[in-house]
Parts: sequence; structure tokens; C-alpha cells
Amino acid sequence: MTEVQEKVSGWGERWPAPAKLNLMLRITGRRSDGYHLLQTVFQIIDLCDWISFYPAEDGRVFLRDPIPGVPEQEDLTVRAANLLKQYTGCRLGVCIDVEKNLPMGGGLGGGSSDAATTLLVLNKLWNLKLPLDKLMELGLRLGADVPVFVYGYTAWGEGVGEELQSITLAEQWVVVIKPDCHVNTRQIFLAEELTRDSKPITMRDFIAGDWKNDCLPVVSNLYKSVGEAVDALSQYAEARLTGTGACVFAQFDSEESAREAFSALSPNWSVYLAQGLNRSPLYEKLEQGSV
Ligand SMILES: C[C@](O)(CO)[C@H](O)COP(=O)(O)OP(=O)(O)OC[C@H]1O[C@@H](n2ccc(N)nc2=O)[C@H](O)[C@@H]1O
Ligand SMILES: Nc1ncnc2c1ncn2[C@@H]1O[C@H](COP(=O)(O)OP(=O)(O)OP(=O)(O)O)[C@@H](O)[C@H]1O
Repeated sequence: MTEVQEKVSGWGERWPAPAKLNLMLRITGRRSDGYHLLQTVFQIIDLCDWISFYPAEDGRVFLRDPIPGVPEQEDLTVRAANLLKQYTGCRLGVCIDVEKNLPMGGGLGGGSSDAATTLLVLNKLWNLKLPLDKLMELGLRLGADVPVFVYGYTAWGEGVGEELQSITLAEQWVVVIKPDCHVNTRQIFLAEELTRDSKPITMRDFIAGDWKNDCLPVVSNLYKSVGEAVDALSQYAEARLTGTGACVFAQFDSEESAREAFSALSPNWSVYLAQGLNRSPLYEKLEQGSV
């Protein structure tokens, strides 16, 4: 494929896979299969992994550089591409190049977002024409956080996170601390002391400031550095846990106040400065129509 063809068709381009924050997370019950029923607000933010796709002639799906510690066949991008092939019978191949910026096991949903970007972009590049609801359904098979990234809007989520309704929020600045630990999502959901009977709330309650994350007590008990990060960030604004952690974040009304907290925390913590978005940057690129 020539350089010109790659540019026109979307092959070889860098596609964003943005992170999310769970602005609140209530566990309202448990399904018979053990999965937990949630109420959450997923806010997309502008921190991204970047993924490029290159045609592979022999029908093989492979990574240019596997992520250290993640076996290639378990990488969520490879699983997403293989799932598309299996579901559609498509015989094409792809080489996937993931530029990994988002921390793993941080509750920012990086692996899930990588999977969603792979589903959406390969649906175009392989000309599969699967509708959005089918891509969301396939995404759910890969993880509970994949559907919201396929959906592409900041959203209110229920069920296990697959019943989504877009909501428009202020695109506030956020400071995110990544404590020096990997939280195992499964371990948190298995914890006996986890609150599983929170009363469902309304969007209005959330807007009025009902922001609790039911996982925080369990996570900060098991991972001391999460509690320490909450204390450090609380000096500047109300600190919250995203998902099952480990990342802790706070929102700011101005870039200036966010930068101030970011600079003060940077010497001691791994910190990110970001902005909330109502629409995924992936869709902005998809809608530019280059593919
Ligand atoms: C905590 C959140 O990040 C909130 O956005 C998600 O609910 C977790 O989504 P995820 O990382 O994509 O998680 P998955 O890979 O689907 O699940 C990991 C494990 O967590 C447990 N799990 C996950 C989601 C859920 N609603 N209930 C669960 O009990 C299950 O044991 C599952 O085996
Ligand atoms: N492309 C990928 N990027 C990151 N992790 C991947 C990827 N493929 C597979 N994984 C596996 O998924 C695990 C969870 O990664 P992820 O970055 O999604 O964590 P997370 O931010 O805690 O997710 P969530 O908020 O959805 O719980 C990793 O520890 C890794 O073993």
C-alpha cells in the first residue's frame, strides 16, 4: 500500500482511545452470574492511547509491539479484532500498533478503550458495516467498560455499565493521581465488605453532588497508597476514586487552579492533567470522513 493510499483510507493513521473517569459509582445489586449492577457516570477525558492499524496480507491479527506483561492473544485490541473476524467471517488481517499512555489497572479504562477503538475503526477499515448496537454488544463480551467507549458520549450508565444514556456535563479540568499500585477489579468486586445495596439515585441527585464511589472504602483499605493519594489531592479539591481505582481525581473550574494543583503534586506523585469531554475524540476523527 502506498503512502497516499494509507492516508486516504485511514490505514496507518493514529486513532485515539480516550480514558474515562467514573464520576460516581454505586453498586445497587448483583446478578445471578456474580456481576454487579451499577449506577455510574462515565466521563470521557482527553488523555488517550493512540492506535494505528496496518493491513496484513495473510489474515493474521498481531501486534507491532506487545505490551510488556500482557500476552499478545490476551491483549484487548487483538481480542477485539479476532471477535470481529469470528462474528463476521471476515478473512482480512491487521497489524496493530498501540501507543500506550494510559496506566493499566488504574480505573481509567485504557484497555477497554483500546478495544472499542479497534472495533470501531476496523469496522470501517474492513468495511464490515456493523451497526453501533452490534459493536456495543460485541464490546460487552470483552469487558463491562467497552460499550461506553463504543457509544462515544459521556454517559449515565446502569446495568453492568451497558445501559447508557448520554448526559452533557461541564467539561471541567481534572487532576488525576495514579498511585503506585495496580488494583485488580475482580478482587474488589469479590470483597465481602463491599457495599452492594446502595439505593439507586436520580441524575438530579448526582448533579446536586451525590458522588460516592462504593468501592473506595474497600480499595483504600487494601491499597494504602490510594488513601494517601486521596489525602494529597483533597488539599486542593474533593478527591474521588475512578472505577475500582487505583486512580484518584478531582475536578477544577479553571485550567489555572488545576495547573496549580498539578504542579504542587507532581514532585511526589505520578499526576495527569486532563479535561472532561462530552464526546469522544475518536468520533471527531471518524466523522471527519477520512474512512
Ligand atoms: C468498575 C468499572 O471500571 C466501572 O466503570 C467497571 O465496572 C469494570 O469494568 P471492566 O474493567 O471492563 O471489568 P471486566 O473486565 O468486565 O470485569 C472484571 C471482573 O470484575 C468483576 N465485575 C466487573 C464489572 C461488574 N459490573 N461486576 C463485576 O463483578 C467480575 O468479576 C469480572 O470478572
Ligand atoms: N491493550 C490493553 N491495554 C491495557 N490493558 C490491557 C490491554 N489488553 C489487555 N489488558 C489487560 O487488562 C487489564 C486492565 O487494563 P485497563 O487499562 O483497562 O485497566 P483499568 O483502567 O483498571 O480498567 P477499568 O477501569 O476498565 O477497570 C490490564 O492489567 C491488562 O492485563
